Amino acid sequence: MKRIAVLLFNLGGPKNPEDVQGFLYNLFADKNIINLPFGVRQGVASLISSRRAPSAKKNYAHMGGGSPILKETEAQAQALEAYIAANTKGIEAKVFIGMRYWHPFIEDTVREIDAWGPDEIVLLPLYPQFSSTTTLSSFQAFQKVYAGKARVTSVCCYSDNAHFIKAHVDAIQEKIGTLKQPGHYRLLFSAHGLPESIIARGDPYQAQVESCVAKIMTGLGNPIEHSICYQSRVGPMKWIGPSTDASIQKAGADGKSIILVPIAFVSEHIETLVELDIEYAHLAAASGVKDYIRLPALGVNASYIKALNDEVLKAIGSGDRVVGDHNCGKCHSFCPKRGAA
Ligand SMILES: C=CC1=C(C)c2cc3[nH]c(cc4nc(cc5[nH]c(cc1n2)c(C)c5CCC(=O)O)C(CCC(=O)O)=C4C)c(C)c3C=C
Ligand SMILES: [Fe+2]
Ligand SMILES: [Fe+2]
Repeated sequence: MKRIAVLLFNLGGPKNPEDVQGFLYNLFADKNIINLPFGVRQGVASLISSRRAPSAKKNYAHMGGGSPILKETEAQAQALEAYIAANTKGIEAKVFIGMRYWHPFIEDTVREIDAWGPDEIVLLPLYPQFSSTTTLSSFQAFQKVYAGKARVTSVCCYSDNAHFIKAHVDAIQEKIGTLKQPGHYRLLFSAHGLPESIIARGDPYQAQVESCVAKIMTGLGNPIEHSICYQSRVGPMKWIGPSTDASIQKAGADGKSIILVPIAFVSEHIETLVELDIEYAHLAAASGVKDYIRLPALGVNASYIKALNDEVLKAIGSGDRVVGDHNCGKCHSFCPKRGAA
């Protein structure tokens, strides 16, 4: 039996209030997040993380002081491992978790994978849309420490994967089916934002967000109006828009209720449970939005787990260094498919 290690990448989050500042430091010290020279970047990261920690701790306090992201990711890892075991003959797959900014760190998991001794490793980000700030950053953290001999294949992105699209179409359809007056609602697809400068450098994230929303709307048959917006802005730079807060206010002004769909997050954490469920729920009420419905992140949704399984199988069978459901290799400077065989 071929032994396949699947390494799920995610951001990670603090376990308790004492971890918050260290977690923020790791995030802001990443050159993919703040593009400053070594040394200067670490100084800036110290400053920002110490200034941001008190307000961030207050937000994490809404979730008991820490992030649920590891538990959520563990559930996804178990679901994927069970799905592969039940549906694929001839391979023994073990699913590992590597977080970018908090425990279990990618660097530590690489040692565990080495000890397990796989024939092949599949790097699978829990980010359907590729961004240099998330997926590329995780690939680089892996490459920095991996010195083993197993073949490594990276899944670049899978926002166009048919099972991923179906997961969203089904969840939205089910919700719309419960509404008395669906025409009174607007679908808001909310994704984590990025500074405009990162998109200008060639990051395909926004294009992939837009492309998968178009596919979801086609799958739904365009039953109600929709728009795309970007949340979680940090710092003074100009970020891509429209912002989720402005889009909520606009829906209120237009007399529309809201079905909010997290389109770039696949688990529950501070950005969904606090920003969307507390801050934006208040904003919606204050903006005259009659009904504000937030759909859950996909989590262990059966179609989403199928999408992950699909990507693993494509990776194993491909013989490619990078696999992904898109053609951005030719047009986006960050795409790891560039120069790939
Ligand atoms: C699509 C996923 C994500 C992208 C793209 C992304 C970019 C990005 N994030 C920050 C700054 C912060 N992000 C924070 C939390 C956070 N971010 C993501 C995902 C993406 N980030 C997740 C899943 C989480 C939750 C982590 C958890 O606790 O479970 C935070 C911490 C929270 C806060 O203080 O607001 C920061 C800071 C930047 C600057 C950025 C792109 C440049
Ligand atoms: Fe973030
Ligand atoms: Fe790509």
